[in-house]
Amino acid sequence: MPLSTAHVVTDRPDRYVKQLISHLGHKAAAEHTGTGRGTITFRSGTCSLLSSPQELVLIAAAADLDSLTGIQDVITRHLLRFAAQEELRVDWSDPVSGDALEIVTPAAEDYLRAHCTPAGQLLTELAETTREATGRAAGMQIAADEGTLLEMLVRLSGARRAIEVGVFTGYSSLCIASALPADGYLLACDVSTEWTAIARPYWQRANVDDRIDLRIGPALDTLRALPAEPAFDFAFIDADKGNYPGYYEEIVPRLVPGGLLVLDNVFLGGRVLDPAFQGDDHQAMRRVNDALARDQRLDVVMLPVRDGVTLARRR
Ligand SMILES: C[S@@+](CC[C@H](N)C(=O)[O-])C[C@H]1O[C@@H](n2cnc3c(N)ncnc32)[C@H](O)[C@@H]1O
Repeated sequence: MPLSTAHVVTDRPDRYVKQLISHLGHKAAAEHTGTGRGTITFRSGTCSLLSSPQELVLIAAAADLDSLTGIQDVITRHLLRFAAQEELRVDWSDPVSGDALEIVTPAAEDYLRAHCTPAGQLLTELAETTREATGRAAGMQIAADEGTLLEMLVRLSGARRAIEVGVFTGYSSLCIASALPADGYLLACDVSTEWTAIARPYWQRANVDDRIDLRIGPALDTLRALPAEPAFDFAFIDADKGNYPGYYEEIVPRLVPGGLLVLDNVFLGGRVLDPAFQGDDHQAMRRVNDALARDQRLDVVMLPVRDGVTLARRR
């Protein structure tokens, strides 16, 4: 499905969001999805509206190029009509399909990666072992720069007690556990004994084995069995995408004030933006992304790191 965006420079983005929703709501399904945000759903596609300082961001998506042009025209015409007191420029980007969206241009991404602290010897060895032992599945492992980010976040947050959902061969567990203090605790959840068996010797060699409580079984069951009160400072979700909403619901109440929740793959390779992708995973990720952005218990920022990383801090 083709997508296109426009950044319209204006001092009144909120006002235009309200006007577009109220006016086009007579012809299409239009709703506010949060302060200064909304979505208009036409028969042939959607347009998301987002007010940010000094600009109105429009994201249009439609079934085909003709329909996309139609949506762009409707939105542009109405905006120009509402903007009697200022001269707006509405320049739409070239259409791109969701799964072809680069979160960062490749050259910039290479530069960013080349300027991060590299992974240490043990993590590099674990990544190599994972490739040899698991083949294509090794692509599930977080990359070195994301591992460095996790370590930094754990250290910055001063976390002592952490949860991880999605261990695989233990790379991210090793990053998190190494950054915890000596008496720290990481509850690590996964369903696979085979993959997590690769992790254990590496945890031992890093002397963090005694901090990691590996629970084999569906993570939702493990989380639901925990006491309901806030007792964790840090959580990382990187497992089956369809259960992200459930993981988020179980984890947030268990975070202490100031506790940090980190979610991986929130961009799903760009497919979250593209209504053509309606699989269970796509719908679940959109639900959790929308819920996080509205959640009054949290301060949230979505980062263009790898496949999208969201940080959510409990207020
Ligand atoms: C993307 S991998 C995790 C990668 C890991 N964070 C790393 O850095 O190597 C996803 C993991 O989630 C696990 N998983 C899938 N469904 C699960 C479930 N319902 N409960 C717990 N773990 C699950 C898989 O076994 C797999 O190891």
